[in-house]
This record gives sequence, C-alpha cells and structure tokens, in this order.
Amino acid sequence: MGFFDKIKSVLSGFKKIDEDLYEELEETLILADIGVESTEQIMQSLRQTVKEQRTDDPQSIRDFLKQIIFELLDGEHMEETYPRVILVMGVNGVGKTTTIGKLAHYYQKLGKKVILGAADTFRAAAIDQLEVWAERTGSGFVRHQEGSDPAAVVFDTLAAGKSRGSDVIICDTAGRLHNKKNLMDELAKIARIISREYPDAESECLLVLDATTGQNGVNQAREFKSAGDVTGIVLTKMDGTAKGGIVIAIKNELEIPVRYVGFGEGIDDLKPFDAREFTDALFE
Ligand SMILES: Nc1nc2c(ncn2[C@@H]2O[C@H](COP(=O)(O)OP(=O)(O)OP(=O)(O)O)[C@@H](O)[C@H]2O)c(=O)[nH]1
Repeated sequence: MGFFDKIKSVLSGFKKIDEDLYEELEETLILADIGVESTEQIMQSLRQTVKEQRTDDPQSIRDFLKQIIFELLDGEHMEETYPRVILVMGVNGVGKTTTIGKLAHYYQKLGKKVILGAADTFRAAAIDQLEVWAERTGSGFVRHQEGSDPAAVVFDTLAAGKSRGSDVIICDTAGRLHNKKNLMDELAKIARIISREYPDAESECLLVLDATTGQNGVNQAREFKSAGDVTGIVLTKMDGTAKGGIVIAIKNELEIPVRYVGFGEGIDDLKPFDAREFTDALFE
C-alpha cells in the first residue's frame, strides 16, 4: 500500500478532525520514513491550516497535506551551466556506478560531451564496471590502477576533459565511510584540485542514496555532509519502495536538495527531481 493509500485509509476512519486523527496521521508519516523532526513540523503546519480554514472535515486534510509537503520540497530552480564537474559519492551497493552511467546518458541526450573519471580507486572491479558504462554511453574515460590516489585521477580527468572540450566531467569518488578523517582529507584534496585546475567550471557534489534503506540513508547523508560539501542527492531504487518519505527527511532535516531520482536498472531510469511531480505521485 502506497503512502497516500495509508493516509486515505486513516482519513476515511474519521468523521471529524480530532486528536485521534492527528495521532494516527503522525504515525503514518513516521512509518513512511519522513522522520520524526519533519513529521512534527508537518503536523504543526497541518494543525495551523485546519485552524485557519475552520474546517472539521477529515477529507480536506488531503489537500492541506499535499500543499504542505510540496512547499517543503520545492527549492530554487537553477539553470545549469557548462562546463560542469560532478563528483559522485556513496557507499557500496547504493547504485553509484549505475547512476553515473545513467547521468552520462542523460547529459549525452542533452547533446553534451561527457567524460568519466574512475576516482573511486578502491576496487578494480568498480573501475572496470565504470569503463563498461563509459563505452555504453560513448563517454570519454580516465582510469588509473586500483589503489592509486583518487585526487590524481580527478586531476587527469579534468585535464583530459579540458583538452577534449567536454561539457560534463563526472568523477566516481569515495565510497567508504568507516574512516571519516580519510574521507574528509580525500574530498578536501579533490575540491582543492578542482578549484585550482578548473575554476571556470561549475562543480557539484552528488551523494547517491538507496531509497529503500530509509533512515539509514538519512544517516549516510549526515555523515557525508559532515565530511565534505554535498550539494545534492541522487535517490536510487525509488521503484523498490513506497516509502518516498526519505526525500522529505533529507531535504528538510539536512537541507540538501534531491537532484535526481533513479527508478530502475535501465539506462533511462533516472530523472531530475521535480517537487510537483513527486508530490502528485505521492498523493495519486
Ligand atoms: N531497481 C533499481 N535498481 C537499481 C537502481 N539503481 C541501481 N540499481 C541496481 O543496484 C545494484 C547496485 O548498483 P551499482 O551501480 O553496482 O552500485 P554501486 O553503488 O556502484 O555498488 P558497488 O558496485 O557494489 O560498489 C545493481 O544491480 C543495479 O542495477 C534503481 O534505481 N532501481
């Protein structure tokens, strides 16, 4: 049962808006991975709206909730500029490599020239897998040996991207969280290299999270955010969960916008996040 079905079944069990209704709603939001903090905030806005509208009809709550959630999620809409450098981070298994492949394809479809850099040098298999995506998407590719310095890979990818006139340079970076100090140092070094070597490029730092991991994903975001500058989230495996609430928790509690959502294993299964579309789908 999806998010709105649950809300609907809560609402249909009540004839008027009372404390019991609020309590059940609150529980439903928390179970949808929205997080305690955001849920409390939503409930407060909802109570306020109900009061202002002087209504007693449980059915009116649907539209109020939808509007409140939309406003929480709707951020600024910025035009992308090129060249741009995109660092992609995320722990093993969240779909990082697949996401980079999909992103490369997304930009190719926009007519952009793309190059990929394998700066997550921890596992040879991951480097090989990224190379497969580079071939599949017709992107340039830069790799070093397993275990080499990630920052050196980024350096070479920037140089190659500049000389080949790439519009979009995507680097696969850190996938490990267990040593925060190392992660921080690695990300800081990479950030320095980008601002020194390619100051004209717009850069962004995307963290890939698996939507099916719920609150665990929120914790990963918190960790990565404290280790470096995360500018956006890619939420993968949205096809595998009805708990889209993680989007709200991340945007509201960590103030990191969700930039893309992944909804399948195919190359086209990625799209920019759209607050209106997302909220509509939630309440379908
Ligand atoms: N259903 C679904 N599966 C996905 C999505 N994104 C990635 N996957 C699958 O998730 C699995 C892990 O994806 P990878 O891209 O290999 O993940 P990774 O984070 O690079 O992980 P490692 O290679 O293990 O480090 C693969 O089977 C992907 O096909 C998605 O949006 N939906």
